[in-house]
Amino acid sequence: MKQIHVVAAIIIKDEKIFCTQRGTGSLAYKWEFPGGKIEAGETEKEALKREIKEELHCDIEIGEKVAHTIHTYDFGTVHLTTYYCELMKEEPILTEHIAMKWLYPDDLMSLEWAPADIPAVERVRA
Ligand SMILES: Nc1nc2c([nH]c(=O)n2[C@H]2C[C@H](O)[C@@H](COP(=O)(O)OP(=O)(O)OP(=O)(O)O)O2)c(=O)[nH]1
Repeated sequence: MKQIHVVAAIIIKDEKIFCTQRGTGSLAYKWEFPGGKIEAGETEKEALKREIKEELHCDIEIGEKVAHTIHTYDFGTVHLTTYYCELMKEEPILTEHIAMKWLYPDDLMSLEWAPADIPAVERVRA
């Protein structure tokens, strides 16, 4: 199985969580936390800042780690690490996702999440 190392941001503002929806392709239309694959030579945090800048055109401050999960899909095994983050100043602009929502933790399960994200979502709700 292909091993895919991914880092994603659980961005909090005014007690709400930023959620993004994937478009077509793998895990089509599932909701996820924005982020992406860690490149060779990058730390998790470097990768996360780069991905958020690329995908959402904003800078983040990275806080505590939320969860680390390993989930096997038909296309590979995803090792997903999530961190709590805050926006530095700009509001996120969608460039790759097809939708976004700011939800209170109690409402997160109303979305259809990428399966690898469920442990992180449960952690945030707890
Ligand atoms: N960014 C992100 N990816 C996630 C999450 N949960 C989850 O299973 N994934 C998977 C989807 C992708 O297979 C991989 C992240 O790669 P990516 O963000 O570069 O996604 P991508 O669409 O460019 O990758 P690909 O499917 O085109 O290869 O991890 C999540 O919360 N955030």
